[in-house]
Amino acid sequence: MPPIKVILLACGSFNPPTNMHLRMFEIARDHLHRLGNHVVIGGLISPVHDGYGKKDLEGATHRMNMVRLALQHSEWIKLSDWECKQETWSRTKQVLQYHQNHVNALLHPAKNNLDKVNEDDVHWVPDDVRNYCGDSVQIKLLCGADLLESFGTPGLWSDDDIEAIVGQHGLVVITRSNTNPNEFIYNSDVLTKYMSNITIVTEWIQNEVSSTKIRRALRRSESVKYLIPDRVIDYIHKHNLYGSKNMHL
Ligand SMILES: Nc1ncnc2c1ncn2[C@@H]1O[C@H](COP(=O)(O)OP(=O)(O)OP(=O)(O)O)[C@@H](O)[C@H]1O
Ligand SMILES: NC(=O)c1ccc[n+]([C@@H]2O[C@H](COP(=O)(O)O)[C@@H](O)[C@H]2O)c1
Ligand SMILES: [Zn+2]
Repeated sequence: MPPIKVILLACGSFNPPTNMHLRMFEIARDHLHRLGNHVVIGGLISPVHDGYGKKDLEGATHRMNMVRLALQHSEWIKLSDWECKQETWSRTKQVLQYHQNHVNALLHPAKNNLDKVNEDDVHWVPDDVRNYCGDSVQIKLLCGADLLESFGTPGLWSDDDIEAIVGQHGLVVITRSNTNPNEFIYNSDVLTKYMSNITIVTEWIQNEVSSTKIRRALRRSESVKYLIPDRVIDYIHKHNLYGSKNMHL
């Protein structure tokens, strides 16, 4: 069987983006390539809409700018600004579907019922996606195990959405300390049903950096160097984000 072509899409706040957000993509790609049944042709970061309303969520423009800076040295991961540009918050299933539909439309222009794809809307598409014309490319959700485990938070995700995300797209889950994704899957009927669509990737070089800890350090004027990209630190400083006025670089 030829390998499945995959685009990894990570959803989240990226408030601010950390080195670990970028590492997730590298770890996932290495793992999928080693398994031999997938080829990763691109990666996407989709920052959440301001309407998500999470505590201390910086505005979307700043978060997108920081992601762009963080990705300056990546040859294969891109920012998707679609989610931030919508009127309101979009459920993750909708985010995955939007990207999948547009990739499908580019790969199979004739049989697709989308109106002609507007090039301005698809600058997130990997550069070489058109090389796969006529083929299929799967958008998969890339996440940390804490996001997977949030599927169990009452009222946060609908059962239908979970089934569509896992059944129609698939998950690549990076382990995180204090999580047990295998046990979480075992405890869920729907996740067990679609287990073949879930790849768990063990992060052996653990790094518990999180945006919350970065914001805390910035608030306290502590250094965050080597935890997030230098260009993102400069940006935060320049725009006085996260109460970082006296931060030393
Ligand atoms: N250290 C990490 N290990 C594994 N996955 C991570 C890590 N940090 C972030 N992620 C994953 O990155 C994605 C985006 O997460 P998010 O923007 O919430 O980052 P975060 O560092 O968890 O921020 P916050 O502390 O604000 O929740 C999620 O899927 C999350 O699980
Ligand atoms: N029902 C849903 O689709 C649903 C529910 C909760 C969070 N999410 C997404 O998960 C991500 C969570 O990000 P945080 O971990 O930063 O809160 C966001 O991208 C958010 O949109 C989706
Ligand atoms: Zn988080």
